[in-house]
Amino acid sequence: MFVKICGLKTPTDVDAAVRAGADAIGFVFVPGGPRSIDPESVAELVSRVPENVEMVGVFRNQDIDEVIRIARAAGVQTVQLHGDETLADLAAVKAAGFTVLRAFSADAYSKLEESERAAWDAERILLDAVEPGAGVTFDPAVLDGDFPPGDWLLAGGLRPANVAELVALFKPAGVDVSSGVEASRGVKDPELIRGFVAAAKAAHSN
Ligand SMILES: O=C(O)c1ccccc1N[C@@H]1O[C@H](COP(=O)(O)O)[C@@H](O)[C@H]1O
Repeated sequence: MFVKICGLKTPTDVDAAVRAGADAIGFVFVPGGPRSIDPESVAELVSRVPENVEMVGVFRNQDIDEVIRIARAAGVQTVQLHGDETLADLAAVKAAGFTVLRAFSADAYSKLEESERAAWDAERILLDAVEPGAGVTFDPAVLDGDFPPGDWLLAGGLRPANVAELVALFKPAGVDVSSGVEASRGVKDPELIRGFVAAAKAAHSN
C-alpha cells in the first residue's frame, strides 16, 4: 500500500512522516489555506527527505506557468493537480519534467466524458471528496464500482481508525491523508502520522 502524508509544513512533520515509512509527502502550494507553504520553505526541507520518498506539490486552479515555477523552486518531483486543470495543463507540467498526480472529486471523475476519461486514466489518479483537505469521506455509490483502471490513490476523510475499512471497500493502490493526522486544523500530530502509516500498510485491498 502506497501512503502519502499531505499538508506538511515543518521539519518535525517531515521527520515524522519519513520515520513512519511514508512513500510520499505533500506540500500545499494553494494559497490561503491552513496548510499553505511557500516554495522556499519546502526547499529548506528537501535535505531531510530520503531519495525513495516522493515529494509532491499540491496545486488547485493556478496558472500553469506559476505551478511549474513553484514546483521547480521547491524541488518537488511530482505535481498534484487538484482542481479543474486541463489536458493542456497536464502536457505542460509533464513537458517541464514533472510526474503528475491528477486529483478529482469522485463526483467529477464519474462525470468525465469518455474521451477525456480515457486520457486522464492513462495518468496516476487520486479520488477525493468534493472539498479537498476537509476530512470528509465520499459515498462509494457515486462511482458505482467504476474505479480508475490503474494504481489509483484514495483520499478524503481517512484516519488511522478507518483506513483499513475504506481500503477494503474501495481497493485503491494507495492512500493520501491530511486532516486525519492532525491535532488541530493544519497542525500535524507525529503519533497520528505513525498510526496512520502503520494501519495503511497493514490494510488489504484484495
Ligand atoms: O489539504 C489541503 O489543505 C488541500 C488544499 C487544496 C487542495 C488539496 C488539499 N489537500 C488534499 O486533500 C486530500 C486530503 O484530504 P483530507 O483532509 O485527508 O480529507 C489529499 O488529497 C490532499 O492532498
